[in-house]
Amino acid sequence: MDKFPFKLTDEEIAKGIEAAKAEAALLKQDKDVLKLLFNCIDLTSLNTEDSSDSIRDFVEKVNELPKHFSLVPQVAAMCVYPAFASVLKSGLQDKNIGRAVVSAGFPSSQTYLDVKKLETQRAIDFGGNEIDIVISVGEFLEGNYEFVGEEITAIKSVMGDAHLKVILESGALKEPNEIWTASIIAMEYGGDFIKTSTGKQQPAATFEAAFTMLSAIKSFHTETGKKIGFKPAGGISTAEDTLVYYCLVKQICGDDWLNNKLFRIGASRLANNLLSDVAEIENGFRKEIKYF
Ligand SMILES: O=C[C@H](O)COP(=O)(O)O
Repeated sequence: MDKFPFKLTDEEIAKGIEAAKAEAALLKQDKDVLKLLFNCIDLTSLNTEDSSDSIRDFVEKVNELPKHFSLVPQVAAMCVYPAFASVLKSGLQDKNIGRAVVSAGFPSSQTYLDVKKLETQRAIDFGGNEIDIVISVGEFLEGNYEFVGEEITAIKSVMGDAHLKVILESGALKEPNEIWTASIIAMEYGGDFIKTSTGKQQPAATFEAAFTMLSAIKSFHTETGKKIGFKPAGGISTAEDTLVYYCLVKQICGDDWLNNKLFRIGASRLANNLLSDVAEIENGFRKEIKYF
């Protein structure tokens, strides 16, 4: 971790966010960018009420999307609870769509390491190929960094080729230097992506957390040559906000990150709004689309 000293100032973060907001305002009518954002969505359903039937219906909507909305690309992935990994596997027709499963005691992460590993292993056996886990936030706040990192590595060890997204629950970390340190630990110990939030705790994703995490990703890339992905998630529902995240990614990490291999947006409510926005630009009038 010593290789990655925290150097950001509040002023630098605020300035970067202002610049991203100004650039984002100019992109509101850019349908190609809005389509790219749609293609970066991890379309999420993480509700207590979810069932095999409701997730099957959700999957069917994704399967039928190209028929109804030929002008938008597909989403990047669907993201569900472990009980529904097999529904994604059997239901999704387009095998390029990621099958993301939250695991390892999501969203609190407060369970035994062997349970975390077993849950993750099962999620993959049943069809998941992307796994979203939360760090042990309490241990992190106590300064037990090795414990936090070794858990990540242990969970990754049962994942084979599946991609690991590590959630920092940035709203619980408060200070930028804590978000920075958690980002570095997540990347050093094996995360392929770092993700802001579970969506189950407030505050969820913020531009401030994104700025810090992206700066850590940039620094990690400069030092190691490894490209780690970024996933803001939790409370993101408008094109306006999503464009600011897009502009932050572009400003800090550069154009190489502007695709769904390195940029995902975890959201349960964004897709309908982006569909409505793209249709409005195409048709010249506004009609709210409630497809999902
Ligand atoms: O991982 C994704 C988040 O849980 C989604 O949060 P959201 O329901 O606020 O969009």
